[in-house]
Amino acid sequence: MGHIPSSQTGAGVMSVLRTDRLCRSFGNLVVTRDLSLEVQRGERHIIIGPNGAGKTSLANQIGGQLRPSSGRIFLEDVDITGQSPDRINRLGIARTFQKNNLFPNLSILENLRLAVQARRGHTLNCVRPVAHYSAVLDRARELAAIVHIEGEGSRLVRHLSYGEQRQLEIGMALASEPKLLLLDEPTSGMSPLETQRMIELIRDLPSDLAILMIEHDMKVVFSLADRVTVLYYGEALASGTCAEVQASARVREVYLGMAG
Ligand SMILES: Nc1ncnc2c1ncn2[C@@H]1O[C@H](COP(=O)(O)OP(=O)(O)OP(=O)(O)O)[C@@H](O)[C@H]1O
Repeated sequence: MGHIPSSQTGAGVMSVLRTDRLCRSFGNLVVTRDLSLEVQRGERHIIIGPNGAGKTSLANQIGGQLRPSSGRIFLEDVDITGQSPDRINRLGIARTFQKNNLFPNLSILENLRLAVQARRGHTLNCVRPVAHYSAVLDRARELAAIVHIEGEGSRLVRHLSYGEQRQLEIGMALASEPKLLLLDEPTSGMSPLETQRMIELIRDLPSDLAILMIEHDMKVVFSLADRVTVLYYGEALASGTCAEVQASARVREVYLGMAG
């Protein structure tokens, strides 16, 4: 691929996620072609590409929903290739989907509390259950603040706007204390105001969290990306900062239609 060097990927920087020559086909259709990419600690890495480029297939391989045909995927130094979604989540990758995973008849805080408890349940300290419960609730409140819905904890999820529900979904994903957050089009279907709120939320997420995100909206990409990888027919056409990718002649030719 046209790999554009960046200061983000200097020697000695430990990548949180790394794919090594990843390939996936459906019959004769190659949807991931020899794809090697990295996401560093704290990096906001955004995948763009036209419809059918293979973005969701890539996310599905990283999240464990789709098994690669060949190649490897590493989370830090652990080979997670072909592991189940549940195991990959426990190892440190949290994912939000475009479908809703919330409990509509429970409040914001109850949803977050359940998500935190699901993570911590197996380490429940039977001697001090009250302290445990209050620590869970504290973390649920912190998560509500992280996704910008603090102060509204008692609202039922079914009364939240679409944008607020998607904010809460990110809080639910963060409850698993991930090393990498995988976001599939977090602003799809949102109004301009909701999109702006989501940009601010993602920008304010903990600075050491690695984020790999699929996005179509170039305003979102330019607002957030430390690194952009352009997928085209399953192949990484270019990878670099927004400015570097915009300046790539190949990207302008085949994706942005801006040649000349
Ligand atoms: N389970 C499947 N079986 C066969 N073909 C599939 C399957 N899943 C995806 N494809 C095909 O693989 C190609 C890549 O699809 P994918 O959804 O990964 O692309 P995408 O970049 O996410 O597209 P979009 O932006 O439209 O969501 C498409 O041609 C799609 O039709």
